[in-house]
Amino acid sequence: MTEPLLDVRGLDVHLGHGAGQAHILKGVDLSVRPGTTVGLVGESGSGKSTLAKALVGQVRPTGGSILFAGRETSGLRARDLWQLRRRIQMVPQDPYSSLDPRRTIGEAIAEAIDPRRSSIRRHRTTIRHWLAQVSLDADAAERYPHEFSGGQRQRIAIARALAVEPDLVIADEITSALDLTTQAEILNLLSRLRKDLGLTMLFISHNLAVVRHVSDEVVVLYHGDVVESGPVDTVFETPGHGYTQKLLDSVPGGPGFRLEAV
Ligand SMILES: Nc1ncnc2c1ncn2[C@@H]1O[C@H](COP(=O)(O)OP(=O)(O)OP(=O)(O)O)[C@@H](O)[C@H]1O
Repeated sequence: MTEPLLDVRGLDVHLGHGAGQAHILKGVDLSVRPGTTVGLVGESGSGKSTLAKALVGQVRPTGGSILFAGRETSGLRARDLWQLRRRIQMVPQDPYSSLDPRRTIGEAIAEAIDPRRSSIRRHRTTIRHWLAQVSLDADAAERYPHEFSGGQRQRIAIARALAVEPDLVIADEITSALDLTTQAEILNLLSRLRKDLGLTMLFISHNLAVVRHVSDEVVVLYHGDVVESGPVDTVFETPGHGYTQKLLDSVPGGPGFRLEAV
């Protein structure tokens, strides 16, 4: 079997200080093989975003290891950390706040491609390429975020992350602010990009139906513990943990609900 691109073992994270300190991630194991998508699912507060932040070096683990491309990432020096952050691109939850309102879409993508030489002229072809990949016209590059709908902005955020050509994409609740039809559009787009580009992705969501749509495997997080993991169809059809069943029961439209039907 192929070596994982990301291999998290026994990861512990504590947050807060003194008496207010809380054990947020409790020995989390998770791995993502190249070209596959792992869905990370759990209710609000289960620790999903904390895990994402630990992966990109924004939160310091208190135990365990994070191997990325075979290399331990904890204790990296600033320069190596900067490089790691480029190789792992996060698509954020909120398309409204993740784009600078004063910058055109072209400027935002150019800056992601090369923060030191972020001229649109230099990167015009690349910007067009990535806009086309997310089904946006080339003239989107000259426009500002407020001119786009929520779904279009999330496409732009995806284009901006992919333009860096990362090894791993972390999508953190990227459809939760969108209506059902737009969610389905974004998920279909991700499915196509996974196929066409062979993306490797950690797809975080509290919604199991959404996770099923794009993931090969799923990891279920409950109060900072992994309670279940495995191929997505197995976990859906024969959930081994009561909490997974509860998440399935809480899917809007019932456990058999599929977004394709929208
Ligand atoms: N700085 C902090 N100090 C103490 N506790 C924190 C801190 N930041 C987050 N937490 C707690 O950590 C837990 C996990 O939060 P996290 O945001 O990772 O969960 P989540 O599963 O991503 O939830 P959501 O989907 O609501 O973002 C929560 O109980 C939260 O209150």
